Amino acid sequence: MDMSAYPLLEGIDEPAHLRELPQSQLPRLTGQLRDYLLNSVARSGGHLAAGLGAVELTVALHYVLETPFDRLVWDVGHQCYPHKILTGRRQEISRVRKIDGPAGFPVRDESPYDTFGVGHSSTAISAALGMALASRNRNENRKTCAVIGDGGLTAGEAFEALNHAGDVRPDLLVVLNDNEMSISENVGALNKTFARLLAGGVYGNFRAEAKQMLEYMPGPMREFAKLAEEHVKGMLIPGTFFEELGFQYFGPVDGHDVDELVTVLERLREMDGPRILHCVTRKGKGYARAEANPIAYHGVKAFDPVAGIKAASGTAPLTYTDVFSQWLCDMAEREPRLWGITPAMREGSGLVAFAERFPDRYLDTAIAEQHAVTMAGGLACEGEKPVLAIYSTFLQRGYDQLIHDIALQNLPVVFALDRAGLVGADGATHHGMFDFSFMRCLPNLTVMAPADERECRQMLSTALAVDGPASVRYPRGRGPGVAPDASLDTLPVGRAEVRRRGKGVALLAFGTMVAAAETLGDELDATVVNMRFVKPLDEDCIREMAETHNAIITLEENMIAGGAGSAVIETLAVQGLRPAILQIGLADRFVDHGERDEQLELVGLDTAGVRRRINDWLGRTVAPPVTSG
Ligand SMILES: Cc1ncc(C[n+]2csc(CCOP(=O)(O)OP(=O)(O)O)c2C)c(N)n1
Ligand SMILES: CC(=O)[C@@H](O)[C@H](O)COP(=O)(O)O
Ligand SMILES: [Mg+2]
Repeated sequence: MDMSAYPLLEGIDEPAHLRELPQSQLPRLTGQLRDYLLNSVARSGGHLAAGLGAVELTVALHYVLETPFDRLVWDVGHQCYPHKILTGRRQEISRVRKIDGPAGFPVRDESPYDTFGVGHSSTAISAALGMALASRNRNENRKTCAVIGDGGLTAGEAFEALNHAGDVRPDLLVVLNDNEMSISENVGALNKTFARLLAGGVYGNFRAEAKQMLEYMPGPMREFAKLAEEHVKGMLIPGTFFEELGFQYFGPVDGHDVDELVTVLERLREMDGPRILHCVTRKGKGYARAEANPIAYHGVKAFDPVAGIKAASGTAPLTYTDVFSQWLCDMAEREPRLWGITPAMREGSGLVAFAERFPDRYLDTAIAEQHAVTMAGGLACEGEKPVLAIYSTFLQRGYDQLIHDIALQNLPVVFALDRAGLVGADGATHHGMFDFSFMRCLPNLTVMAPADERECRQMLSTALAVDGPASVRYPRGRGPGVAPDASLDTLPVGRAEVRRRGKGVALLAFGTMVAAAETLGDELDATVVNMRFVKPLDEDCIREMAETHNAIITLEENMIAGGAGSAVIETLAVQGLRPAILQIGLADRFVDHGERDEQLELVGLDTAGVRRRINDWLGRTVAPPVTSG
């Protein structure tokens, strides 16, 4: 990018350079940083609105803290682009989330300024607490600061960390970046309380009371409170909630006034113990289109900043999320006990239409996957039909709930697992690489993976009909383009579909890998089976394949370890069969960001890669069993 428009920013290759600037220059710098961020993300795509809203905070924090000696920990990390720009990655940010560019989230290996790897929300206070305790133990005298959004604060882990920090009382500053937004509007009682306070009514009363309360505060705290009040133009209110948790509460302050932020942070830096600074910001700040529609600008593809992002055309091919979305509404028409549940992912999970049409049966739990799973269990106990729409990666957070609350009690909850397999730009934190493995080992579960869109709809209907917990996992984006019909028919449970009869080799493919198996089946004259069910497996089909073929090859977009291929091997072992078998899937390593196609190629799960692997293995005709990642 031409840097002539960004003279101040150009001089900052690390935060030490920022700290050399006089404070009076900071408003100019934030203007340049915001503009640079907007133009860069407009070219690259990525998370935008959260970063725009965190520009002043980022500048003020790096200005006041001695980073990286002082620890700055971001929650979720989607707001970290300004931080990356100020910490030596200004040029690289134009390739953010590309295969050869920096990650879209903080990554420890990428920079010493990225103190904690993240992508899933609500971890920052816990991680920062650990760092602050380590520092205290070693008398290092460093400052530790966690920055968490109002969305991130809705998760149990954040509350757990506050509760613990208020007890062990380390030198820990928590900055609450409150923009009243999660990806969609933030929800929850605490959020409503904040919103009420900030809207004026109740807050006005608190202000008067707060002034009286100042008189009763202990000396040093009163002095600080008065100073803070001066600098934030009289906006001090008692944060009873946080104070009950053992935190000193300061704010709310204007999170876009960099001068005020620096002044308040400088004083907070001098203090000790757990303390929280409540900053009010606007998601998308400084770019009118994003301010007006922060949901659309949360994460964007490359776009023209003058024209804004284009609305998706009504004729675009269906994604799997669209298929789920339509099925949910159609099924809700027929089934009055059906509920649609999302842990804060209404847009991404395809629940917008359902929320509009069936508001009384729509539940957004906020970022509370554990609670969402257990609450779905409660609904199921009462004969309701809960459908939990959740990204595969985020269900990981509700795993004990899945086992203890759902599987153990055999409760009929439908898990619509979106973003299964490799997800592309979000990278290692967000891939849905593990769900076959972690779901198939649970008694009572039915585990399905569609080969195409039509089958996805059929499987969702099947999942609702099963008398127990059932999951359907589908990938980000589009499938092969097999349009679903309007029916709500089900599939026979535990039955695979033989798509092609061939000789010698049988390709047993799960979900997204069926397409590659069909192509290769034609080339090799192999039998191709769309397995459909990871659990219960079609044992008869597997036996027949083993008895009538020289070799079996399983294909899945999941870890080989404990995945669907492993399930096939276990079944064969029980049947006393030991055919030559090759497992194709994800090897024992994490996969970085990039395009989904690039990632599939990298891990050898694109058609060419699978072809190479199979030919190589068949050429060597090694003794069974063989695992190949
Ligand atoms: C455990 C988990 N669940 C869901 C998400 C998806 N997610 C990413 S950002 C976000 C909203 C975060 O809101 P907030 O912390 O207030 O940050 P803001 O975008 O408003 O700055 C959500 C739900 C996630 N990253 N991690
Ligand atoms: C930061 C985060 O967790 C989400 O914003 C995520 O990036 C959304 O992913 P999708 O774009 O696949 O909905
Ligand atoms: Mg927010």
